Amino acid sequence: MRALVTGVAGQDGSILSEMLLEDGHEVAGLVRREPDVALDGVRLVHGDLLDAESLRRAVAEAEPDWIFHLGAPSFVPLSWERPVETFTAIAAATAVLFDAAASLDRDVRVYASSSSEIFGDAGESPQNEASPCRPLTPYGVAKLAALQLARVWRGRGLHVSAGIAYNHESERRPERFVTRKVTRGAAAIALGLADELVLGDLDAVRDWSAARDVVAAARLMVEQDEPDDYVLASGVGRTVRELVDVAFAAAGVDPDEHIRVDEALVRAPQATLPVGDPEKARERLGWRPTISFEELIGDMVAHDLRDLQAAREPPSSCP
Ligand SMILES: C[C@H]1O[C@H](OP(=O)(O)OP(=O)(O)OC[C@H]2O[C@@H](n3cnc4c(=O)[nH]c(N)nc43)[C@H](O)[C@@H]2O)[C@@H](O)[C@@H](O)C1=O
Repeated sequence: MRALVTGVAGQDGSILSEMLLEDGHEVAGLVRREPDVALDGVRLVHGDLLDAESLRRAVAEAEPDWIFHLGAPSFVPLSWERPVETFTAIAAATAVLFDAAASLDRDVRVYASSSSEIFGDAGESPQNEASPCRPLTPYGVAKLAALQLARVWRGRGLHVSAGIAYNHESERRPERFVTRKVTRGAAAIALGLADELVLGDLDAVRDWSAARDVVAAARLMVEQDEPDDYVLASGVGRTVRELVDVAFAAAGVDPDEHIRVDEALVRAPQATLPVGDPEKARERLGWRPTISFEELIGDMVAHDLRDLQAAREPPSSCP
Protein backbone atom coordinates (compact mmCIF):
# COMPACT_ATOMS: atom_id res chain seq x y z
CA MET A 1 0.00 0.00 0.00
CA ARG A 2 1.01 3.59 -0.48
CA ALA A 3 0.39 5.73 2.59
CA LEU A 4 0.40 9.49 3.04
CA VAL A 5 1.22 10.43 6.63
CA THR A 6 0.66 13.98 7.86
CA GLY A 7 2.66 14.97 10.93
CA VAL A 8 5.36 12.57 9.79
CA ALA A 9 8.11 14.38 11.69
CA GLY A 10 6.17 14.23 14.95
CA GLN A 11 5.97 11.49 17.56
CA ASP A 12 3.03 9.54 16.14
CA GLY A 13 3.84 10.12 12.48
CA SER A 14 7.44 8.98 12.77
CA ILE A 15 6.48 5.86 14.74
CA LEU A 16 3.70 4.97 12.30
CA SER A 17 5.96 5.51 9.27
CA GLU A 18 8.52 3.11 10.70
CA MET A 19 5.82 0.49 11.27
CA LEU A 20 4.46 0.88 7.74
CA LEU A 21 7.90 0.71 6.14
CA GLU A 22 8.78 -2.40 8.18
CA ASP A 23 5.67 -4.05 6.76
CA GLY A 24 6.74 -3.25 3.22
CA HIS A 25 4.41 -0.33 2.52
CA GLU A 26 5.45 2.89 0.80
CA VAL A 27 5.29 6.07 2.85
CA ALA A 28 4.97 9.64 1.67
CA GLY A 29 5.29 12.08 4.55
CA LEU A 30 3.83 15.57 4.59
CA VAL A 31 6.32 18.16 5.82
CA ARG A 32 6.18 21.94 6.02
CA ARG A 33 9.96 22.33 5.80
CA GLU A 34 13.00 20.06 5.81
CA PRO A 35 12.59 17.86 8.90
CA ASP A 36 15.25 17.93 11.63
CA VAL A 37 14.69 14.24 12.41
CA ALA A 38 15.83 11.28 10.29
CA LEU A 39 12.96 9.90 8.24
CA ASP A 40 14.76 7.10 6.42
CA GLY A 41 12.76 5.59 3.59
CA VAL A 42 10.02 8.24 3.68
CA ARG A 43 9.32 10.17 0.48
CA LEU A 44 8.80 13.78 1.53
CA VAL A 45 5.93 15.78 0.07
CA HIS A 46 5.65 19.43 0.94
CA GLY A 47 2.53 21.02 2.32
CA ASP A 48 1.25 23.18 5.15
CA LEU A 49 -1.88 22.55 7.21
CA LEU A 50 -2.62 26.28 6.97
CA ASP A 51 -2.42 26.28 3.16
CA ALA A 52 -5.32 24.38 1.54
CA GLU A 53 -3.86 24.38 -1.97
CA SER A 54 -0.59 22.87 -0.77
CA LEU A 55 -2.54 20.07 0.96
CA ARG A 56 -4.53 19.30 -2.19
CA ARG A 57 -1.31 19.19 -4.21
CA ALA A 58 0.33 16.89 -1.66
CA VAL A 59 -2.58 14.42 -1.79
CA ALA A 60 -2.58 14.44 -5.61
CA GLU A 61 1.21 13.97 -5.68
CA ALA A 62 1.24 11.13 -3.13
CA GLU A 63 -1.57 9.14 -4.84
CA PRO A 64 -2.23 7.32 -1.57
CA ASP A 65 -4.23 4.18 -0.79
CA TRP A 66 -4.21 5.21 2.87
CA ILE A 67 -4.08 8.66 4.43
CA PHE A 68 -3.10 8.87 8.08
CA HIS A 69 -3.93 12.38 9.22
CA LEU A 70 -1.86 12.82 12.37
CA GLY A 71 -0.53 16.34 11.83
CA ALA A 72 -1.91 19.08 14.10
CA PRO A 73 -0.85 21.57 16.73
CA SER A 74 -0.87 19.44 19.90
CA PHE A 75 0.06 21.56 22.92
CA VAL A 76 -3.33 22.39 24.41
CA PRO A 77 -2.48 25.64 26.33
CA LEU A 78 -1.12 27.18 23.12
CA SER A 79 -4.60 27.00 21.64
CA TRP A 80 -5.61 29.88 23.95
CA GLU A 81 -2.82 32.03 22.53
CA ARG A 82 -3.48 31.02 18.91
CA PRO A 83 -7.15 30.03 18.65
CA VAL A 84 -7.60 30.92 14.98
CA GLU A 85 -4.44 29.15 13.83
CA THR A 86 -5.35 26.14 15.97
CA PHE A 87 -8.84 25.94 14.49
CA THR A 88 -7.60 26.36 10.93
CA ALA A 89 -4.76 23.85 11.26
CA ILE A 90 -7.04 21.25 12.84
CA ALA A 91 -10.59 21.67 11.53
CA ALA A 92 -10.13 23.41 8.18
CA ALA A 93 -7.12 21.28 7.21
CA THR A 94 -9.10 18.13 8.00
CA ALA A 95 -11.93 19.29 5.72
CA VAL A 96 -9.46 19.93 2.91
CA LEU A 97 -7.90 16.49 3.30
CA PHE A 98 -11.26 14.70 3.33
CA ASP A 99 -12.38 16.65 0.27
CA ALA A 100 -9.12 15.89 -1.53
CA ALA A 101 -9.34 12.20 -0.56
CA ALA A 102 -12.94 11.93 -1.75
CA SER A 103 -11.99 13.57 -5.07
CA LEU A 104 -9.24 11.04 -5.90
CA ASP A 105 -9.86 8.59 -8.73
CA ARG A 106 -9.03 5.68 -6.45
CA ASP A 107 -10.33 4.03 -3.31
CA VAL A 108 -8.64 5.64 -0.38
CA ARG A 109 -8.98 4.88 3.30
CA VAL A 110 -8.40 7.63 5.82
CA TYR A 111 -7.50 7.65 9.50
CA ALA A 112 -7.99 10.90 11.40
CA SER A 113 -6.51 11.48 14.81
CA SER A 114 -8.95 12.96 17.31
CA SER A 115 -8.44 13.60 21.01
CA SER A 116 -9.95 13.06 24.44
CA GLU A 117 -10.01 16.87 24.69
CA ILE A 118 -13.32 16.68 22.75
CA PHE A 119 -15.02 15.44 25.93
CA GLY A 120 -14.00 18.23 28.33
CA ASP A 121 -16.75 18.42 30.91
CA ALA A 122 -18.53 15.31 29.62
CA GLY A 123 -20.11 14.64 33.01
CA GLU A 124 -19.23 10.94 32.91
CA SER A 125 -16.03 9.03 33.38
CA PRO A 126 -14.76 6.88 31.79
CA GLN A 127 -15.83 8.26 28.41
CA ASN A 128 -16.75 6.13 25.43
CA GLU A 129 -17.60 6.94 21.80
CA ALA A 130 -21.15 7.97 22.78
CA SER A 131 -20.26 10.22 25.74
CA PRO A 132 -21.36 13.88 25.64
CA CYS A 133 -18.77 16.22 24.12
CA ARG A 134 -18.32 19.52 25.96
CA PRO A 135 -14.79 20.62 25.15
CA LEU A 136 -13.22 23.30 27.33
CA THR A 137 -10.40 24.54 25.11
CA PRO A 138 -10.12 25.91 21.56
CA TYR A 139 -8.02 22.81 20.82
CA GLY A 140 -10.83 20.53 22.02
CA VAL A 141 -13.44 22.40 19.99
CA ALA A 142 -11.29 22.15 16.85
CA LYS A 143 -10.73 18.41 17.39
CA LEU A 144 -14.48 17.93 17.85
CA ALA A 145 -15.18 19.82 14.62
CA ALA A 146 -12.67 17.58 12.83
CA LEU A 147 -14.32 14.47 14.27
CA GLN A 148 -17.74 15.65 13.13
CA LEU A 149 -16.29 16.23 9.67
CA ALA A 150 -15.08 12.62 9.66
CA ARG A 151 -18.58 11.48 10.54
CA VAL A 152 -20.29 13.50 7.79
CA TRP A 153 -17.78 12.45 5.12
CA ARG A 154 -18.20 8.84 6.25
CA GLY A 155 -21.93 9.29 5.73
CA ARG A 156 -21.18 10.27 2.14
CA GLY A 157 -19.16 7.14 1.48
CA LEU A 158 -15.57 8.04 2.38
CA HIS A 159 -13.80 5.26 4.30
CA VAL A 160 -12.67 7.43 7.20
CA SER A 161 -12.07 6.21 10.75
CA ALA A 162 -11.13 8.29 13.78
CA GLY A 163 -9.13 7.47 16.87
CA ILE A 164 -10.24 9.42 19.93
CA ALA A 165 -6.83 9.22 21.51
CA TYR A 166 -6.08 9.93 25.16
CA ASN A 167 -2.57 11.01 26.16
CA HIS A 168 0.03 8.81 24.51
CA GLU A 169 3.73 9.07 25.03
CA SER A 170 7.20 7.96 24.02
CA GLU A 171 10.80 9.12 24.14
CA ARG A 172 9.92 11.23 21.07
CA ARG A 173 7.47 13.39 23.01
CA PRO A 174 8.64 17.02 23.16
CA GLU A 175 9.65 18.21 26.63
CA ARG A 176 6.80 20.69 26.98
CA PHE A 177 4.46 17.74 27.65
CA VAL A 178 4.40 16.55 31.23
CA THR A 179 5.60 12.95 30.76
CA ARG A 180 8.75 13.87 28.90
CA LYS A 181 9.35 16.88 31.14
CA VAL A 182 9.26 14.53 34.13
CA THR A 183 11.38 11.72 32.65
CA ARG A 184 13.97 14.20 31.36
CA GLY A 185 13.92 16.08 34.67
CA ALA A 186 14.35 12.89 36.72
CA ALA A 187 17.25 11.80 34.51
CA ALA A 188 18.93 15.22 34.74
CA ILE A 189 18.64 15.20 38.55
CA ALA A 190 19.95 11.63 38.77
CA LEU A 191 23.02 12.66 36.76
CA GLY A 192 23.59 15.79 38.88
CA LEU A 193 22.80 18.08 35.95
CA ALA A 194 19.81 19.70 37.67
CA ASP A 195 18.50 20.03 41.17
CA GLU A 196 14.82 20.74 40.82
CA LEU A 197 11.87 20.08 38.54
CA VAL A 198 9.15 22.72 38.40
CA LEU A 199 5.66 21.42 37.64
CA GLY A 200 2.02 22.49 37.69
CA ASP A 201 -0.87 20.56 39.22
CA LEU A 202 0.39 17.30 40.73
CA ASP A 203 -3.19 16.10 41.31
CA ALA A 204 -4.20 16.46 37.64
CA VAL A 205 -5.37 13.11 36.26
CA ARG A 206 -4.61 11.72 32.81
CA ASP A 207 -5.08 8.37 31.06
CA TRP A 208 -1.63 7.64 29.63
CA SER A 209 -0.76 4.99 27.03
CA ALA A 210 2.26 4.23 24.88
CA ALA A 211 2.27 6.06 21.53
CA ARG A 212 3.35 2.81 19.85
CA ASP A 213 0.17 1.10 21.00
CA VAL A 214 -2.09 3.99 19.96
CA VAL A 215 -0.49 4.26 16.53
CA ALA A 216 -0.92 0.51 16.01
CA ALA A 217 -4.68 1.02 16.34
CA ALA A 218 -4.66 3.44 13.38
CA ARG A 219 -3.29 0.61 11.24
CA LEU A 220 -6.05 -1.72 12.40
CA MET A 221 -8.72 0.88 11.54
CA VAL A 222 -7.78 1.31 7.88
CA GLU A 223 -7.84 -2.47 7.50
CA GLN A 224 -11.46 -2.77 8.68
CA ASP A 225 -14.26 -3.23 6.14
CA GLU A 226 -16.33 -0.58 7.92
CA PRO A 227 -14.89 2.73 9.11
CA ASP A 228 -15.81 3.94 12.60
CA ASP A 229 -14.71 5.98 15.66
CA TYR A 230 -12.76 4.37 18.48
CA VAL A 231 -11.64 5.54 21.92
CA LEU A 232 -7.94 4.68 22.36
CA ALA A 233 -7.02 4.68 26.03
CA SER A 234 -5.64 2.50 28.81
CA GLY A 235 -8.80 2.86 30.89
CA VAL A 236 -6.74 3.85 33.95
CA GLY A 237 -6.50 7.38 35.33
CA ARG A 238 -3.27 8.36 37.05
CA THR A 239 -2.16 11.59 38.68
CA VAL A 240 0.88 13.62 37.71
CA ARG A 241 2.18 12.75 41.20
CA GLU A 242 2.04 9.03 40.32
CA LEU A 243 3.88 9.77 37.09
CA VAL A 244 6.57 11.59 39.10
CA ASP A 245 6.89 8.68 41.55
CA VAL A 246 7.30 6.09 38.79
CA ALA A 247 9.82 8.21 36.84
CA PHE A 248 11.92 9.17 39.85
CA ALA A 249 11.96 5.56 41.09
CA ALA A 250 13.24 4.51 37.65
CA ALA A 251 15.98 7.15 37.89
CA GLY A 252 16.79 6.17 41.50
CA VAL A 253 16.02 9.60 42.97
CA ASP A 254 13.72 10.72 45.81
CA PRO A 255 11.22 13.16 44.23
CA ASP A 256 10.28 14.92 47.51
CA GLU A 257 13.59 16.78 47.61
CA HIS A 258 13.40 18.01 44.03
CA ILE A 259 9.82 18.86 42.97
CA ARG A 260 8.52 22.43 43.16
CA VAL A 261 5.03 23.51 42.13
CA ASP A 262 4.65 26.77 40.21
CA GLU A 263 1.08 28.09 40.25
CA ALA A 264 1.67 29.65 36.83
CA LEU A 265 1.78 26.12 35.38
CA VAL A 266 -1.46 25.00 37.05
CA ARG A 267 -4.38 24.77 34.58
CA ALA A 268 -8.08 25.26 35.29
CA PRO A 269 -9.39 22.18 37.11
CA GLN A 270 -11.56 19.72 35.18
CA ALA A 271 -14.80 18.48 36.72
CA THR A 272 -14.78 15.27 34.68
CA LEU A 273 -11.77 12.96 34.92
CA PRO A 274 -10.34 12.34 31.42
CA VAL A 275 -10.26 8.55 31.44
CA GLY A 276 -11.25 6.51 28.40
CA ASP A 277 -13.13 3.25 27.99
CA PRO A 278 -11.37 1.31 25.19
CA GLU A 279 -13.90 -1.55 25.12
CA LYS A 280 -15.08 -0.94 21.55
CA ALA A 281 -11.52 -0.94 20.18
CA ARG A 282 -10.80 -4.13 22.12
CA GLU A 283 -13.89 -5.87 20.88
CA ARG A 284 -14.04 -4.77 17.23
CA LEU A 285 -10.39 -4.18 16.39
CA GLY A 286 -8.88 -6.75 18.75
CA TRP A 287 -6.73 -3.85 19.98
CA ARG A 288 -4.67 -4.57 23.09
CA PRO A 289 -2.15 -2.16 24.59
CA THR A 290 1.12 -4.08 24.94
CA ILE A 291 3.23 -1.60 26.93
CA SER A 292 2.42 -0.93 30.61
CA PHE A 293 2.63 2.53 32.17
CA GLU A 294 5.63 1.49 34.30
CA GLU A 295 7.42 0.06 31.26
CA LEU A 296 6.68 3.16 29.17
CA ILE A 297 7.95 5.62 31.78
CA GLY A 298 10.90 3.36 32.65
CA ASP A 299 11.93 3.25 28.99
CA MET A 300 11.60 7.03 28.66
CA VAL A 301 13.79 7.58 31.75
CA ALA A 302 16.38 5.09 30.45
CA HIS A 303 16.42 6.89 27.10
CA ASP A 304 16.86 10.29 28.77
CA LEU A 305 19.64 8.99 31.03
CA ARG A 306 21.52 7.67 27.97
CA ASP A 307 20.89 10.82 25.99
CA LEU A 308 22.01 13.25 28.71
CA GLN A 309 25.00 11.06 29.57
CA ALA A 310 26.10 11.04 25.92
CA ALA A 311 25.68 14.82 25.68
CA ARG A 312 27.99 15.47 28.63
CA GLU A 313 30.73 13.06 27.60
CA PRO A 314 33.58 14.91 25.86
CA PRO A 315 33.76 14.14 22.13
CA SER A 316 36.37 11.46 21.41
CA SER A 317 39.48 13.05 19.96
CA CYS A 318 40.75 12.01 16.55
CA PRO A 319 44.18 10.35 16.43
C1 LIG B 1 -5.18 14.02 24.77
C2 LIG B 1 -4.31 15.25 24.76
O1 LIG B 1 -3.07 14.92 25.44
C3 LIG B 1 -2.09 15.93 25.47
O2 LIG B 1 -2.57 17.10 26.12
P1 LIG B 1 -2.42 17.40 27.67
O3 LIG B 1 -3.25 16.44 28.46
O4 LIG B 1 -2.68 18.84 27.86
O5 LIG B 1 -0.86 17.02 27.93
P2 LIG B 1 0.25 17.61 28.89
O6 LIG B 1 1.31 16.58 28.94
O7 LIG B 1 0.66 18.98 28.48
O8 LIG B 1 -0.50 17.75 30.30
C4 LIG B 1 -0.95 16.63 31.00
C5 LIG B 1 -1.40 17.03 32.41
O9 LIG B 1 -0.26 17.34 33.20
C6 LIG B 1 -0.52 18.51 33.96
N1 LIG B 1 0.77 19.15 34.32
C7 LIG B 1 1.24 19.33 35.57
N2 LIG B 1 2.43 19.97 35.52
C8 LIG B 1 2.70 20.16 34.20
C9 LIG B 1 3.79 20.76 33.54
O10 LIG B 1 4.75 21.23 34.14
N3 LIG B 1 3.75 20.77 32.16
C10 LIG B 1 2.68 20.23 31.45
N4 LIG B 1 2.70 20.27 30.10
N5 LIG B 1 1.62 19.67 32.08
C11 LIG B 1 1.64 19.64 33.43
C12 LIG B 1 -1.39 19.35 33.04
O11 LIG B 1 -2.11 20.34 33.76
C13 LIG B 1 -2.29 18.27 32.46
O12 LIG B 1 -3.34 18.04 33.37
C14 LIG B 1 -1.72 16.31 24.04
O13 LIG B 1 -1.20 15.19 23.36
C15 LIG B 1 -2.96 16.82 23.29
O14 LIG B 1 -2.60 17.05 21.95
C16 LIG B 1 -4.08 15.84 23.43
O15 LIG B 1 -4.86 15.66 22.50
